[in-house]
Amino acid sequence: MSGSRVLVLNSGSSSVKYQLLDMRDGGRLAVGLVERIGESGSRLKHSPADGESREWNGSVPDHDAALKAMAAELDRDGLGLGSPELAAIGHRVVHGGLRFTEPTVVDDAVLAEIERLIPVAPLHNPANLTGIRTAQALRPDLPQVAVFDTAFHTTMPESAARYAIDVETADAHRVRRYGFHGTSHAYVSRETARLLGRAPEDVNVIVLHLGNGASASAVRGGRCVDTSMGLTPLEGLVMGTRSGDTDPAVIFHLMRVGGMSADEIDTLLNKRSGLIGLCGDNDMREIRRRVDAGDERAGLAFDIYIHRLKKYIGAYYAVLGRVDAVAFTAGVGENSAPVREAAVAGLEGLGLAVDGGLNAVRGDGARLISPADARVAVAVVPTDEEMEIAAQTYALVNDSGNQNLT
Ligand SMILES: Nc1ncnc2c1ncn2[C@@H]1O[C@H](COP(=O)(O)OP(=O)(O)O)[C@@H](O)[C@H]1O
Ligand SMILES: CC(=O)OP(=O)(O)O
Ligand SMILES: [Mg+2]
Repeated sequence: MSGSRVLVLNSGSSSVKYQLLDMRDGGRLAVGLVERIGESGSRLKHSPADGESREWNGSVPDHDAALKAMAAELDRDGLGLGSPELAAIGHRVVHGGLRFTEPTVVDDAVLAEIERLIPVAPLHNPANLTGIRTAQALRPDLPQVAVFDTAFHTTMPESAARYAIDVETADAHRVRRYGFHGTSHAYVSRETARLLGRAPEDVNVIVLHLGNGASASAVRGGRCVDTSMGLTPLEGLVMGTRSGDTDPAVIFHLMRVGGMSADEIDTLLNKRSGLIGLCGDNDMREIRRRVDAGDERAGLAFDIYIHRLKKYIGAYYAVLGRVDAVAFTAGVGENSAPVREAAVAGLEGLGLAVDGGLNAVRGDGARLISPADARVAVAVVPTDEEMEIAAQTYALVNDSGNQNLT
């Protein structure tokens, strides 16, 4: 294999994040984001390493158009997809079911399996598929590698992965807990061990990935033993637009008494619930601004978000038995000091505390925010799903390249 660059695509329900990396030194040649795809006022932000960032607002009707806009921006910097330097394209794929436990070179059978899983990742897998197909059309000669959110969680024991429902029915329909954001949980738990100066095998970590989608995981010695998302990315924590845990009977009640259809309830729980359903905003910056201004609805939404988070910290403490660190990551976890402070408040009995001064410091890298004498480390550990996907993609194409030579 000649090239040393990897393009990573993280296609979400209404956004595409991308990075072009040089794997010789891990340097980022360009990073970008297309937001509000299919909505009014789509926006692209593109930042080449050697030049000024560019931004434009316009219409990006779908993911195919978003990827073509990205390709045009890379072309302008002489970093286009036609480059012989490009070794592979790595794709975040959210649902890989039970079949994909490792990064996988995409072929027709892999595409068909990702498509089959659309009903259990309706917001994500269609966008991931479009990303792969568009990239294939632009560079049919290049390996496309799928890196699955579910892969890290396949080590969960059956006691955590199974729902307590009739076994035959569950198995017939592959109903079980898969977990998501696995690339982030894997990366952050490893980086947390590094921050503590210990080997990942020796460290137990609770990872709190708090972005627009949010999930918690319990990681024992580098292996996931429980996580808060389940069959789909709807279970668990309160999220930007998703409810997280509810009594499943809420659904029957809304059908029978509320006259709502399955599709309407799906949209309600995935897109009109969570923080946005509770207070009309899903951005934690805006919610905190409203809380500080005395807005009661925003205050209640914040309290519900924190209450759920605290319950999962307690639950995973019990699952792990011994906890070395709690790591906050993703957009909210990395940036919101009030969320971190509130989530840990009152947990001194568990050895958990946040130092107000350290928590308030804004910084780029991984850092401890617990007092020096704390029994359990509390840390902010920035996630880097793109770098992790690039590393796994590059390792896979190098391995298969070497195998072809032998
Ligand atoms: N400075 C900040 N303070 C508080 N919250 C922030 C800040 N910056 C971003 N966020 C939160 O992070 C969220 C996005 O997180 P991110 O991990 O990028 O999510 P996703 O990958 O799901 O799109 C925003 O919706 C917002 O709530
Ligand atoms: C799986 C998931 O919820 O992903 P995201 O947070 O990117 O929406
Ligand atoms: Mg994310």
